[in-house]
Amino acid sequence: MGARIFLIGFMGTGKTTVGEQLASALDVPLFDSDQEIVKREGRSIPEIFAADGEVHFRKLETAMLTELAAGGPAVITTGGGAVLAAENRDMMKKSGFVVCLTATVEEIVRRVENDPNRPLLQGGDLKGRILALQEARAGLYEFADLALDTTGRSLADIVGEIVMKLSAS
Ligand SMILES: Nc1ncnc2c1ncn2[C@@H]1O[C@H](COP(=O)(O)OP(=O)(O)OP(=O)(O)O)[C@@H](O)[C@H]1O
Ligand SMILES: O=C(O)C1=C[C@@H](O)[C@@H](O)[C@H](O)C1
Ligand SMILES: [Mg+2]
Repeated sequence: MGARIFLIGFMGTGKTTVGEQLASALDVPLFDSDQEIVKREGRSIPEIFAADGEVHFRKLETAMLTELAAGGPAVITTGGGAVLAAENRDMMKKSGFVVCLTATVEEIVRRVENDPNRPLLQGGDLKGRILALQEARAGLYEFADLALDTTGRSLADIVGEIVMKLSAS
């Protein structure tokens, strides 16, 4: 495995969780864009959104992805909104193999409902917020080389399928 692997997908589809096990299965480093931004900024994502707004967060995200895309072989897990900028989509497509994780909206609700760390999903009507954001992002995840539904599937199963598809690519 000589390239970078990017995991993209809506919030709660399991990018960070799957990425950890995929990196370990492939024996390459893992970089989670959200976590790298939090480390560098010394503050949480909700704090960044509250103090500086989403537009500023998107600039930090593009800068982080640019660095990671220029680095060595790795699994790079992205934030759910990393696909919003065409610049980010082009960069990921050019510099690695892109895997898109999906899940049904009901499954996403179950996975994220008690987590306060996603500012775009706070404030009530969780399912409505998810559906509205998904509509606003329709088509933006489709540049992936591989798409995989994670609903009702174990991590081992998902990671196994990605490893198999990568070796066939
Ligand atoms: N295949 C799965 N089955 C059941 N639960 C899962 C699965 N994958 C992830 N989860 C759970 O769903 C929650 C969200 O997962 P995770 O944080 O990996 O999503 P994400 O795609 O990285 O979200 P974000 O875009 O917000 O960073 C976590 O609690 C995780 O344990
Ligand atoms: O989908 C999104 O816009 C986001 C997803 C998270 O991973 C974080 O990057 C942040 O909460 C924004
Ligand atoms: Mg994540």
